[in-house]
Amino acid sequence: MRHPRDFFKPLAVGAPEPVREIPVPPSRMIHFFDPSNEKMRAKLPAIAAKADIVLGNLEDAVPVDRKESARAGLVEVGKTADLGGTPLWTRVNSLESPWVLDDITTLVTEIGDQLDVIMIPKVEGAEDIHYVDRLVAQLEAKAGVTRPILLHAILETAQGMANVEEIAFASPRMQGISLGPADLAASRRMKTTRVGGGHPGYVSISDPTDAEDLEVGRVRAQQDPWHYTVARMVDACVSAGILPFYGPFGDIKDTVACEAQFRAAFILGCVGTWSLHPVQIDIAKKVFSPDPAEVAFAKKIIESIPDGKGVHMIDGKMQDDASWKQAKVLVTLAEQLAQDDEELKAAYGF
Ligand SMILES: CC(=O)SCCNC(=O)CCNC(=O)[C@H](O)C(C)(C)COP(=O)(O)OP(=O)(O)OC[C@H]1O[C@@H](n2cnc3c(N)ncnc32)[C@H](O)[C@@H]1OP(=O)(O)O
Ligand SMILES: CC(=O)C(=O)O
Ligand SMILES: [Mg+2]
Repeated sequence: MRHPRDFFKPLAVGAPEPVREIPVPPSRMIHFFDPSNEKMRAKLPAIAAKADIVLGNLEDAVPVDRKESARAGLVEVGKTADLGGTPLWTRVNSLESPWVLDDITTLVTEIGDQLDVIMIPKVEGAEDIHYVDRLVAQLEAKAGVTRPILLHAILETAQGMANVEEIAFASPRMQGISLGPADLAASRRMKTTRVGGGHPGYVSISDPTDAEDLEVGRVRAQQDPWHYTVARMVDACVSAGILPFYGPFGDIKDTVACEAQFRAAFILGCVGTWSLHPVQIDIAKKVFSPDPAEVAFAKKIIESIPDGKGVHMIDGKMQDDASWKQAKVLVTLAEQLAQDDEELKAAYGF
């Protein structure tokens, strides 16, 4: 483990100083695109105008025979596309793959100043982050990159899950962690073919209303199989001062279930999610921007308790120092999002 006094020292001579605070711009969705797809590249400026973050994906979902053209396509995006200030991220291939060394080397040296975050798939422990941390520092120094590129881990193996806290704390470059429900399900031997979301078999059941007939009057309710994972990931991230994200929702047509899964993650503390298709950008924007009615009540709490102390009754509900802090979380997020969004500003009454 690095000495606390050395934690913020660059890992290579000439590399930029690590950041002390993780920046928190609007991060409601990380929009995935395939940089080997010319049509998607052409549409990217229009997508970037709607999305909080755009990410050129080089890993799973990009066929093996297009790995190199995806990498080249992302370099072209970094050099030429006008993204209007929307952060550009990438997901590189996994650390054991034959492509990742060229992914990181090419991207940092060719478009290092345009790239905000590198997402690392299948991270299993702090050692994976340490490897990328040093490599990126060496490449930043070589290329003269002026601000440090941050790292984001995907939590998608049982081993990674067991080590989530040490991953979150592994480096000052760590920006956040996303849930990877597809690979994680496979790694855990969960019995589902879905990419994120619930499963009709994962239910809880009410008691029977007739002792003789066990079928009578029983209500089944689907549970969220990601609850434990997301909650633990949120705690690991918040304790390390980094940002937790839900991940993909693969049933693109089921916009209703997508919204429900995103909302569960938002309520548990995630700052954002992934969008795999343009339709999911709007869902994420709606879900990860707090509800105006809740913001109005939170504002009422803050206005009614200027010093944030003591016990108060507001609209029949007890409020105290702790619930004042809850209100502050919602109002601070609403204020931040309203800064660049006139519609939200009006909805929140700022
Ligand atoms: C488990 C994981 O690792 S998840 C992360 C990896 N997966 C991904 O990154 C998938 C990204 N998404 C995609 O590849 C696509 O959205 C798919 C394959 C899921 C669906 O694609 P399609 O069947 O073409 O969707 P659809 O027909 O609705 O597309 C409508 C339009 O939106 C475009 N579009 C679809 N997805 C995207 C996207 N992610 N970004 C930008 N444009 C997109 C299509 O090119 C199409 O454009 P057109 O009207 O000009 O022809
Ligand atoms: C997100 C991802 O890579 C997965 O679910 O496997
Ligand atoms: Mg995966």
